[in-house]
Amino acid sequence: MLPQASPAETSSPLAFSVRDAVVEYDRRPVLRGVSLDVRQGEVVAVLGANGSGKSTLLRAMLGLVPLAGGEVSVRGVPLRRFRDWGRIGYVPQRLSAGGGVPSTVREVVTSGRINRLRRFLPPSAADRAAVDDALASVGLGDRAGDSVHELSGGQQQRVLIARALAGGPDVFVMDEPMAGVDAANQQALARTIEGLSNRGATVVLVLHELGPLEPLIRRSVTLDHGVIAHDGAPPRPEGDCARPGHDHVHPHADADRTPAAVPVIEVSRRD
Ligand SMILES: Nc1ncnc2c1ncn2[C@@H]1O[C@H](COP(=O)(O)OP(=O)(O)OP(=O)(O)O)[C@@H](O)[C@H]1O
Repeated sequence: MLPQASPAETSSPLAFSVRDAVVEYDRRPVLRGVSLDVRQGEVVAVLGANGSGKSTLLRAMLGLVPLAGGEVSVRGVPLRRFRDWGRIGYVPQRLSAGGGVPSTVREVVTSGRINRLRRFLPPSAADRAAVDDALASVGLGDRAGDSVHELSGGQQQRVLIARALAGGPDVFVMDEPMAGVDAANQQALARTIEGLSNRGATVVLVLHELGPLEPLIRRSVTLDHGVIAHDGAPPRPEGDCARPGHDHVHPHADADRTPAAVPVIEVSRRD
C-alpha cells in the first residue's frame, strides 16, 4: 500500500511555490507554465523522460536560470528577495566546482559550509565534525585527502551530496543523486535521505527510477515536454518489482529505517 501524506505535511508551510513558471533557452520554451507547491517536510521525486525539463525545473526553483514568465517563492519569500541560502542544499547533476583546479574531497565538502565558516579563520572543530559526518554518510570517509578529479563519476556524485549535507540545510534539492552510484552506495544514500526526512527535511530530487527510495516517496511529479503530466502518488512498481516475493535489492517500507551505521546529520529546525 502506498504511504499516505500525514496531516502535518498537508498543513506545513511552503518550502517552494512555483507559479506558471516558463523557462526558455534561445527562445525555445523548456518549462511551459509549471505550477508546483512543495511543503516543508515533503519528499518529492521529479520524474520524466530525458529532456523533459527536470533539471531546468530544479534550477528555476533555485534562481539558477531566469524565468521568462511566472514566479517562484522559497519559504514564502519571492526568489529575488530570498537570502537564506544556508538553509538550502543543492546537489547538481555533475561536479563543476573546482574545474581544473586541484581540490581535495575535504575541500569540496567543506565548501558546503561556506555560510557557516568564520571569515579568514580555519574551519572550527564543529565544521570539521560536520564534514567528517557528511563524508562518512556517503561512504567516503577514507578519501578525504584525495583529489576529487581522481574519483569516479559515482564517487564525485557522493562528494556533491556530502557537500550539501555538510552545510546542515533543511531543504535539499538534488539532481539525480543516484546517477552512477553503485547499488550498495545507493542503499546507503537512501538511508541518509530517509534520515534527513525523518528529521523534518524537505527533499526535492530528480530520479530516473524510485529504486531504493521507493518506500520514502509519497509524491512524484512527472514532467513531459516542460509541463506537469502527473502530480500525486508515485507510479507503482511494474514488471519484476510487482511480483509477489520478488527479489528486491532495496528495503521495504517495514524494514529497519535507522541502521546504526548511518551517521546522524543535523537538520536545523528554525521555524
Ligand atoms: N543551458 C542550456 N542551453 C540550451 N538548452 C538547454 C540548456 N539546458 C538544457 N537545455 C535543453 O532544455 C531541455 C530540458 O533540459 P533538462 O536538462 O532540464 O532536461 P532533463 O529532464 O533534466 O533531462 P535529463 O533526464 O537528460 O537530465 C533539453 O532539450 C535540453 O537540451
